[in-house]
Amino acid sequence: MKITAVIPAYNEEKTIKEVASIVNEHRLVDEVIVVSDGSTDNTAKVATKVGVKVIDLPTNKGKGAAMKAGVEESQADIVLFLDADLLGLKKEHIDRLLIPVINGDVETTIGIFAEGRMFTDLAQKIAPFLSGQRAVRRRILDNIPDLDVTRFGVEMALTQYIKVNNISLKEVVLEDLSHVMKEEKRGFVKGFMSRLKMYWEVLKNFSSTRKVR
Ligand SMILES: O=c1ccn([C@@H]2O[C@H](COP(=O)(O)OP(=O)(O)O)[C@@H](O)[C@H]2O)c(=O)[nH]1
Ligand SMILES: O=C(O)[C@@H](COP(=O)(O)O)O[C@H]1O[C@H](CO)[C@@H](O)[C@H](O)[C@H]1O
Repeated sequence: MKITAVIPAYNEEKTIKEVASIVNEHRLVDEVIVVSDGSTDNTAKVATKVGVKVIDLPTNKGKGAAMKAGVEESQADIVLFLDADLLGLKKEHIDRLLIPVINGDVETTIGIFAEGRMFTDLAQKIAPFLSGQRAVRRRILDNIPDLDVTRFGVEMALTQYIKVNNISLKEVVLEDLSHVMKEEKRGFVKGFMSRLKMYWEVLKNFSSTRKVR
């Protein structure tokens, strides 16, 4: 059973080294693919130095398209998705996400931050279904036709698809894990504007009709 980690990354040169290294060293992960989504910083260069596979998209296509590009590149049976801006990722977090799917207890897991930083914990308490940390059986991903056009709606699209098609899901707690918030990356005003844009992309992908093809 092959396991590939796919890490979509848009201008994440500050955090990609640590995230990619920890995943690359994990005993259960066979392959790591970082998809630099049209980054204009050194994300692709830094990831290449870690020794993982890098897809360097020439332009920014959005998170959903970056995830899909990674999935299409791999022959994996199980895909582990992780965001590139995680703070405090540990091997135990990866175990928690992967083991229930490897053991066949469920077809997919989603990881929820807890006991980390107040604002990122709160965001995931309010909207746990938006988390970017997941392990997913490959066949589920192959059945969702429009992941690549969803941009930040990708998590909503996945969540809806899983719900409508009664796919077994386990929420796992990821203690002391957090991520860099938009406002921290871009400053308050720009960060908040991109947050509003993200919520719009999330809402656009709310649909109750994501049936198996
Ligand atoms: O157009 C984009 C936007 C985001 N991301 C990546 O998707 C993940 C989740 O993004 P986040 O919620 O952190 O949003 P951001 O702070 O990048 O706006 C991170 O690894 C981003 O680098 C991406 O690949 N393409
Ligand atoms: O936590 C959230 O409110 C958003 C935005 O996170 P930031 O604090 O702006 O990095 O991030 C989550 O939702 C996004 C859209 O579904 C996902 O792409 C992220 O992976 C997830 O962490």
